Amino acid sequence: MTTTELAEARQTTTTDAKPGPGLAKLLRPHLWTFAAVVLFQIVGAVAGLAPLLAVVELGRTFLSPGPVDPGHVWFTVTVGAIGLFVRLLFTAASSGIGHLLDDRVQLAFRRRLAERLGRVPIGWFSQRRTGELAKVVGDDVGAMHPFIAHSPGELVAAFVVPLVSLVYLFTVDWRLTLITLIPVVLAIALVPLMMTPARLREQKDFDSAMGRISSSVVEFVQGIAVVKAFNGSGRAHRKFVTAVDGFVDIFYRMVRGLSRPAAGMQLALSPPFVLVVVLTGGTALITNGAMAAADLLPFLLLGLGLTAPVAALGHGFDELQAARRAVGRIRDVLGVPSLPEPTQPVAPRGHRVELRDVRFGYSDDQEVLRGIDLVLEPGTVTAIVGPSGSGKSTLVQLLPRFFDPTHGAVLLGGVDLRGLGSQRLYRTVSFVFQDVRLLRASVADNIALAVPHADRADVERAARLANVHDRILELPRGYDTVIGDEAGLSGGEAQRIAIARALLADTPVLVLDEATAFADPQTEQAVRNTLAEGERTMLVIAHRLETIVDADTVVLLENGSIVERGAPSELLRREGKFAAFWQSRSPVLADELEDHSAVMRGDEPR
Ligand SMILES: Nc1ncnc2c1ncn2[C@@H]1O[C@H](COP(=O)(O)OP(=O)(O)OP(=O)(O)O)[C@@H](O)[C@H]1O
Repeated sequence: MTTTELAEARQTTTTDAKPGPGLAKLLRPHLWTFAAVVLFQIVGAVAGLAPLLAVVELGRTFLSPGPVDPGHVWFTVTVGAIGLFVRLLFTAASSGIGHLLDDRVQLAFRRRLAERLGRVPIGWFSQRRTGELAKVVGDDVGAMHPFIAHSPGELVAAFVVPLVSLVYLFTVDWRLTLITLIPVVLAIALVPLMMTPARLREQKDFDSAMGRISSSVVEFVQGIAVVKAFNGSGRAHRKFVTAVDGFVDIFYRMVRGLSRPAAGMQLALSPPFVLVVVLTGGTALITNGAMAAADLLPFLLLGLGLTAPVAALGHGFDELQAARRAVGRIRDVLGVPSLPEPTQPVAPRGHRVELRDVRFGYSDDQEVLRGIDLVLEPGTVTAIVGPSGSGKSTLVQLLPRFFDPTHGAVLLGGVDLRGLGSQRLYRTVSFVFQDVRLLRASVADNIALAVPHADRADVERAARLANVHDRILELPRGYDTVIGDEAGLSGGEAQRIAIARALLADTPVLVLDEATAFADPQTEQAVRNTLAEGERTMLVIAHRLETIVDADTVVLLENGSIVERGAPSELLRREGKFAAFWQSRSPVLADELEDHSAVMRGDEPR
């Protein structure tokens, strides 16, 4: 591929590195349904006031001096009954639609997350804890439930009902209405005292103290085996105790600071205080002849409800905050840049793999691969060796496109992997890495992951080659056993399943990490023989003598650069860096290798 073609291939790709969409955008397709939920709640809440107002009206009618008008009484009763019916109907409808909407929104969120997670670089997952992602897709999306299904109802009820009551009370007596509002005003006046810089600082300290406790618990649980084995439980436990002690101090400080305004608020909003205020004001007005005694009744019945919005604000605020934090985390995941997919995939010509001046770093400030040029010819085995941390795993992970290089390109059959399309890529390249992941599915499905329509005979053949067939037959339901549910497998067995998977996929390019892939000598030999067949291009992180000797090319990686490359025997003869590296790693193996190479060259054995 020429440089122009490469540039074109890049231009045809669709990148998406924008931050995730906001809550409003995510909810936009459901806006009308959400509006219906709120509207039905408003109608229900207002209608729900009718029975209450009817009782008040009846009280005023019966307590007023003079004859009672039966027509007015029947009208009031009918309006109250209709109001009750409408309230039941509309709140039920609102709640039903709200829950359906909640299901739809959660499904839409999870689909978007799944779609995004399907497009982020595979390597991104290895940098994250599985629990963290499970929390976003499960708990955080679930945190939408109260926000969508309950908050509209609760907030509408908390605000609309007092508002309508207030209007009604104003029509009865505006002076007593203002007096009835005194507790609400007092409570609201105390709110700023709970939001002073000192209080906000304490809230922040509280959050971090909670975080410290969680991480000390997680650390302790995750490392429990090591801690116990090395008798360090005292030290690990001490960390937890220190975190808890710190939390207790901060919590006391926070509670002390909040207690006065909070208690003041509770007192102001408490029914006895509201009743005292209404009764005192009402009595004064009645004794002065400014108000009829019967008019006190609506204030006693409805006055208590006026404090509801302030109390609801407290509860709703917590839920809203939780939903906001959850949406923030969901947005972060939706905002992860996806792997660019070509709009028009280009077909590779052959299976020659080429790395051209490849540079890569997990972060901007540290380069792990520094200008790798490497060609893997079809039908050859290339062994990568090098000290720990030299970048071997990073290099091989670029072939199945776990990450894209930050500079340069990886080409397959002359096509930049970015222009190839993931479907084609995974049909061409398979891999067995250290981190073997099996799905919670049957053994057969796990092996046939890349070839879903493979018949059982093929699956079994791959399992036999990977030396795991007999072990599978020992499982409760053989090849149909669900891994994780019905049986657990050892690390070595899981690796052999992964090898069977790669053998069945039978891709022309195979990348593997030998340290774990060749779990035992029999598997090693079987796999080695099978892989040697055909025109397969192989890239192996090599740890063993046999692999290095059998490889067509050995590449020595040091600090992210190739420092030596060539046929193994030639490299040893050169007595350069590779020979020194191998000598330092294992003098015995180096001698063996020397003998082996001598035999290959036809020299006399030593
Ligand atoms: N997911 C990651 N995030 C950040 N840094 C990483 C990640 N994986 C590896 N590194 C860093 O990149 C460098 C190269 O690591 P890599 O695993 O590729 O080396 P390696 O030669 O395969 O080592 P080993 O033989 O010990 O497996 C190291 O400094 C390592 O700390």
